[in-house]
Amino acid sequence: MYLTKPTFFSRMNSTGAKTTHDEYWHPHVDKVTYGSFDYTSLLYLSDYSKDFGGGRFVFMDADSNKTVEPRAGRVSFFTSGSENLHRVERVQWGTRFAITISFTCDPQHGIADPRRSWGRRSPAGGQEPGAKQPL
Ligand SMILES: O=C(O)CCC(=O)C(=O)O
Ligand SMILES: [Fe+2]
Repeated sequence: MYLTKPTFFSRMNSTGAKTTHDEYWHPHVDKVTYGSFDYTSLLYLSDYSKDFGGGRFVFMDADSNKTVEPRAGRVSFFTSGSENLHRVERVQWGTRFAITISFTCDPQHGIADPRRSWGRRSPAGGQEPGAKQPL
């Protein structure tokens, strides 16, 4: 498995979206939206009902929805295909922060492993900085 892009930081509040890309509340499948995703992980950085209202993550299932309440430090990890259609409720008040980190099984979509490119000198004979490494 490889890291892929985009990895991004999101800040959501109740003000209107500037572009359709900002409209996080639409139901979607990450593999369709982002192309390279096979697994999506979300790290939440603020708390539902304390830092913001609305903004819960909703898995949309035919029989019943399942809802994740963001909480600082909570991680959600799921496969990015049509089995995990989802949306985010519109934020009613406050600000919601999260980081999305995504993974692919396709080496062609992999990005450089950050462990090997963040200013560390590689030892003599070591791996090239930025070389792709399977996790
Ligand atoms: O922030 C979240 O809880 C999910 C956002 C999302 O679904 C996405 O960016 O694809
Ligand atoms: Fe998504």
